[in-house]
Amino acid sequence: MDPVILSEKPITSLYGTVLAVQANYYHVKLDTNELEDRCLLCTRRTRLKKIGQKVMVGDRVLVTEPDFQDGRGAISEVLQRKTELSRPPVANAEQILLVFALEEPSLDPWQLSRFLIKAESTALTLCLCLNKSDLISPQQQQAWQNRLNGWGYQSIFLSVTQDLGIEELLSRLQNKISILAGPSGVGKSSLINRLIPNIEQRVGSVSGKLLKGRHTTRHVELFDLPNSGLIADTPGFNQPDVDCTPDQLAYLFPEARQRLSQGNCQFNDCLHRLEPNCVVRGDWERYEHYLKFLEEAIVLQSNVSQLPDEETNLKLKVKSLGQSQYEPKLESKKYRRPSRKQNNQFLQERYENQNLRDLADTDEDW
Ligand SMILES: Nc1nc2c(ncn2[C@@H]2O[C@H](COP(=O)(O)OP(=O)(O)OP(=O)(O)O)[C@@H](O)[C@H]2O)c(=O)[nH]1
Ligand SMILES: [Zn+2]
Repeated sequence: MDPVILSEKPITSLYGTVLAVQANYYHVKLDTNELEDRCLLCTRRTRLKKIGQKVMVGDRVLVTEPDFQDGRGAISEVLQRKTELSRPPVANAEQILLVFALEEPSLDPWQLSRFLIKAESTALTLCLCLNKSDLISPQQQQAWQNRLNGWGYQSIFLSVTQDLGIEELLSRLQNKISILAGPSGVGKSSLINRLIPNIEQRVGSVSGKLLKGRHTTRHVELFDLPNSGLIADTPGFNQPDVDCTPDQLAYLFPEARQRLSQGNCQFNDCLHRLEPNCVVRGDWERYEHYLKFLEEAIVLQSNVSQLPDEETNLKLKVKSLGQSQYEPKLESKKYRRPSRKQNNQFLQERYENQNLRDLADTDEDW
């Protein structure tokens, strides 16, 4: 194949980012700005298959023998991943874009807390957006802002319909891979449509070659933002599981982390309930959320530990109060009770076990 000449230099290989994967094909967006059609449909080199090197959405890859006429290429190398989520399966994501609505549906602090602790458990940066600010008064907005600051979160107030806060959000999304998450009806699709001009056409153009369209398939796909960011749109969901161990839970609350950074509880295995000389228990708004989620984490752990060995590939999924069911357990490592030392390393270790499973619909593959 003749190399393509661009800027007088023949191109034999290029770096790019995998936007979508289906079967044995990879849709790769090339780094260069000089090419009009910057996406190539690529296969994976046999050498990579032989060494078992998988290619994920979000991977940085080297594409050899680009054929711009046919829009094809071959991936010959996968660069080291900075992060790796299993559900949704995305490499190199840096940020979770968590979207809630202030009204319609009205903001439920418990549900928000649940999403927040799930997002915290991934160790990715969190960008919290509160949409439909047009439906509340400036005073109500200020009250929410103060309340969430007390939880340890700065939030961006948006109104997709009134075009408020979009520029601020775009600057937070620049040059990063972000994962969009949030409950149903909060305006995620409206936001994506606002952020990415002509998205339906783009989805259509990708679909023809590779995919069936983002709402009908179970794949994860990265969308190109106008400012060099990429965003993965996850399907809506209801209630994420609390699937950390009881010891780890406090580290998923900024308020508790702050207290633990300033002092120590008397007991190494303090769960911050009624233990004497506990530095976490106290007068902070979400302490009651902590206690409730702790109960869930304890139920989960005790149910899993009561199972005979051959059954421990199941996990208990708490549906609602008093209701539960077992499901295949995917990451047994999570259910070992960590030592105090391990516990202290927890924040760091979150990177190794990132999991956004519950940000997806329960009937999704991932
Ligand atoms: N008032 C107001 N309504 C909005 C705003 N953004 C979105 N909506 C409306 O909220 C409704 C839900 O918006 P969607 O974009 O479908 O929400 P979604 O989060 O994608 O919902 P799912 O597809 O169920 O996950 C629609 O009727 C939108 O028009 C906003 O900023 N203000
Ligand atoms: Zn304590």
